[in-house]
Amino acid sequence: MYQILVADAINAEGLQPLLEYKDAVIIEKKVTDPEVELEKIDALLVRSATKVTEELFEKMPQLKIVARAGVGVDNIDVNAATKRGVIVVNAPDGNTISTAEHTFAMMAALMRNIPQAHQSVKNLEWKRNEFVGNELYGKTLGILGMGRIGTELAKRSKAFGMNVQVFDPFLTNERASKLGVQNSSLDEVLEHADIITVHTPLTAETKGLINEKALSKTKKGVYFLNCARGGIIDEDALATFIGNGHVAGAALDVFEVEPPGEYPLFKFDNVIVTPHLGASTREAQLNVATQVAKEVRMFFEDKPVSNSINLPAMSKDIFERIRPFHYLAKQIGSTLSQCINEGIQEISITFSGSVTDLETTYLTKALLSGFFKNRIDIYVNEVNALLTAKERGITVGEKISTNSFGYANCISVTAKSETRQFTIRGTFIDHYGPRIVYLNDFNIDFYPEGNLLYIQHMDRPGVIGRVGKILGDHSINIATMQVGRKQVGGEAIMILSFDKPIDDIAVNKLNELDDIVSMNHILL
Ligand SMILES: NC(=O)C1=CN([C@@H]2O[C@H](COP(=O)(O)OP(=O)(O)OC[C@H]3O[C@@H](n4cnc5c(N)ncnc54)[C@H](O)[C@@H]3O)[C@@H](O)[C@H]2O)C=CC1
Ligand SMILES: O=C(O)CCC(=O)C(=O)O
Repeated sequence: MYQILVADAINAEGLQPLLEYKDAVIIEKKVTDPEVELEKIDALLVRSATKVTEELFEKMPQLKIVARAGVGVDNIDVNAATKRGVIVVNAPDGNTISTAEHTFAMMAALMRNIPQAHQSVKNLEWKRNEFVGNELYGKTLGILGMGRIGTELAKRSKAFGMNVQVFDPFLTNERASKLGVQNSSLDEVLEHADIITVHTPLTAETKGLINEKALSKTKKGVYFLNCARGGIIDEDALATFIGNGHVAGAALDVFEVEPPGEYPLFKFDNVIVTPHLGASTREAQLNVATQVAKEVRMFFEDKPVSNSINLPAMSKDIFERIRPFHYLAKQIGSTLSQCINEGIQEISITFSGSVTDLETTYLTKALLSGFFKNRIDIYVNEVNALLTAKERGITVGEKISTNSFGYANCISVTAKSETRQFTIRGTFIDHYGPRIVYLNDFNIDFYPEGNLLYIQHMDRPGVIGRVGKILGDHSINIATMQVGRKQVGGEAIMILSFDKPIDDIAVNKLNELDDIVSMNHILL
């Protein structure tokens, strides 16, 4: 039974896909609640209040997936998650419209002094001259960050007759002209805009994007909006420029620290604020909750997640095509690691035939996760496989080849240690399944699953019989047996499979046999 912790206020109706999931129990409590057994939690659902830090991951060794019911993942240490193989998903577009509408509402409120006028009337005043505002019509709106929210805001602002000038390093001129906005540099936006709004994520690059230097390039009388993340506009610098009258006003939905407590910007009447309400509509909350609940359920049902921050996105169709090779790659990796007993320095993977049409990097990661499964303690999956290899000094190479060794598809892997190299190849045969077809210079053919024994021996009369007898004497039933050799009387290999694990006494007896060179017990 999966334990799913819903740590922030997430729309209950949206959680329905998880509430209906019979393999999950939902716990709605804060991560700080002493009743929560953090060490047993498999999935964590949050909004922005819960900070998902390295220390929290440390307390949650079972955690497999963190879902952010919203866009910004700046409250989640994604690097720490990746390192631990924890998948991070978000709900990228469920709250776009709500946040764009909120930004627009803030802009209109700011330009027409609505909050101040509202308060004044409620204080039994009637100061019509004090609250004279400005039209939006004909003004230049500068948008920094033309992603989903920036784009929706631009559309609404154009409908109000505004000129829209934008800066986004990833925006092409073609897209800008389709949207009817002017694609500009940051400085051009700063110099020309009457109102500037930020819609970038908070990253090391965007922190302080609007600082003292940027503010000093703006027009006197400019207005600022921040409905993205506190810190993109430097709050101290903004306070200085509002205080000296250069900036005419600001509307803020987000703060560097939330809740902001005693806050220098609150003393200005021309600063209007909301408590991080951009996404707070019934519609957005239902959308984001449903999106993440579905994603978490898909993950536990072993289906592709579509909005992962640290995994490649894959459609259902592509996932179905890649699924058999994904399994094959994992089993190859696991077989490989259990066939070699020394430290590996290099793993080279070659894909050939029909598998090359698929996302081979994903298969490389799956293969590595299989490789590490039996070698190290930490949970390795496609998220942290490459990082884990790097941290352990293993060079990983991937290439495509036209030589598929006569198979319709082939994954060939060579692992190198200081002293030797070991090659293993596998293929997926339609209606037949995954097969290992080459092991350490021997052609062979076995199904990579279950309890296996890989025996290297000399090709001499009676060896196979003696192996069979010892196993029989220990009541161990051989399910399948494959042999491979290069020349008569030379080195040979055997792969035996069993219905249940074989005991150490039998293995030791087998090891004592003449003509047995080495033996590896493989559990797949
Ligand atoms: N106030 C609220 O309740 C909400 C706030 N947000 C915030 O809004 C942000 C944007 O959301 P979306 O539009 O959905 O994200 P998005 O990913 O669609 O758009 C972000 C855009 O910023 C651009 N960008 C990145 N670095 C930049 C830079 N240095 N200068 C200029 N542009 C840059 C990117 O190219 C991208 O086009 C989120 O990261 C989140 O922090 C999102 C939803 C609700
Ligand atoms: O959960 C919320 O309401 C905040 C939304 C937000 O900031 C985001 O989606 O990035």
